Amino acid sequence: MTDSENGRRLHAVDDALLRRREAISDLGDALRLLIEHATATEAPTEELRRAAERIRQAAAPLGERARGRHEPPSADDMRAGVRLYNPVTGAGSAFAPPLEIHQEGEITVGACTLGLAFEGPPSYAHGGVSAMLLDQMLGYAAGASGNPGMTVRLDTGYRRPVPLLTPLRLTAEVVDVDGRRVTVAGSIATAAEPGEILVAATGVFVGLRAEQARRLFGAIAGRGEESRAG
Ligand SMILES: CCCCCCCCCC(=O)SCCNC(=O)CCNC(=O)[C@H](O)C(C)(C)COP(=O)(O)OP(=O)(O)OC[C@H]1O[C@@H](n2cnc3c(N)ncnc32)[C@H](O)[C@@H]1OP(=O)(O)O
Repeated sequence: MTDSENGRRLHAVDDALLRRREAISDLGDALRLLIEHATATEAPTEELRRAAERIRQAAAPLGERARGRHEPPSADDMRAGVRLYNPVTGAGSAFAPPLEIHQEGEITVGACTLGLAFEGPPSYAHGGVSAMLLDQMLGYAAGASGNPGMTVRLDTGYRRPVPLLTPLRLTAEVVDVDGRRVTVAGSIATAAEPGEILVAATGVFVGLRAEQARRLFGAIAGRGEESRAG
């Protein structure tokens, strides 16, 4: 194959991958809309039964070609941190708010709005959802500082309830690196009142030794590259 043929082939793979990622995000948007409407609906009972049947019909073809636990999604790129089905940030996840995260210097900043599906106390977020958002924020901050690791501890202080249907601002920052152990602090506030902390958390993340990474993720390593083009 000539260089230009090879270049065209790589380009076609990239285009196919981009189209697949767009389709996954589109499906994710549709699923999140479905979940939010299904949570908020007061439609007649018969409409609920009809909707359940139509949703089962729509789900069936998606289940025909499904991956197993050790197969990364073909559209993901682990090395580049592209995880489309991450349950907190993934554009393809029905479950994710999704939380959008970016880095501002040393500070990790996140934004999301939680719908009614995340309700714990009436009109406020479930405490486990706040912990989930903060685990992701703190883990991202650890990785962004060059010290990626797994959560070994997450302490969460709930000071005020987190309102639903309200734009939120989350922050996280590494406060200590001690060998493999990284300590990160973070918080949730509303975007309108970023100074009033609703939930504060401190997490400890531990970097994996090579043998631990092999034991935990060895079955997955390298599979994303082979299966991506499909
Ligand atoms: C850009 C991408 C962003 C991604 C963000 C992702 C965010 C989400 C992250 C997660 O949710 S990860 C999933 C939840 N976490 C887990 O499932 C981890 C389960 N734990 C383990 O598998 C093991 O603990 C682990 C392999 C991580 C470490 O095992 P080790 O046997 O090496 O731990 P070890 O007990 O030797 O502890 C290592 C260090 O951490 C310290 N440590 C352990 N547990 C601790 C704890 N609870 N509190 C404080 N320090 C702790 C421990 O003292 C020690 O410090 P020293 O090196 O100074 O001696």
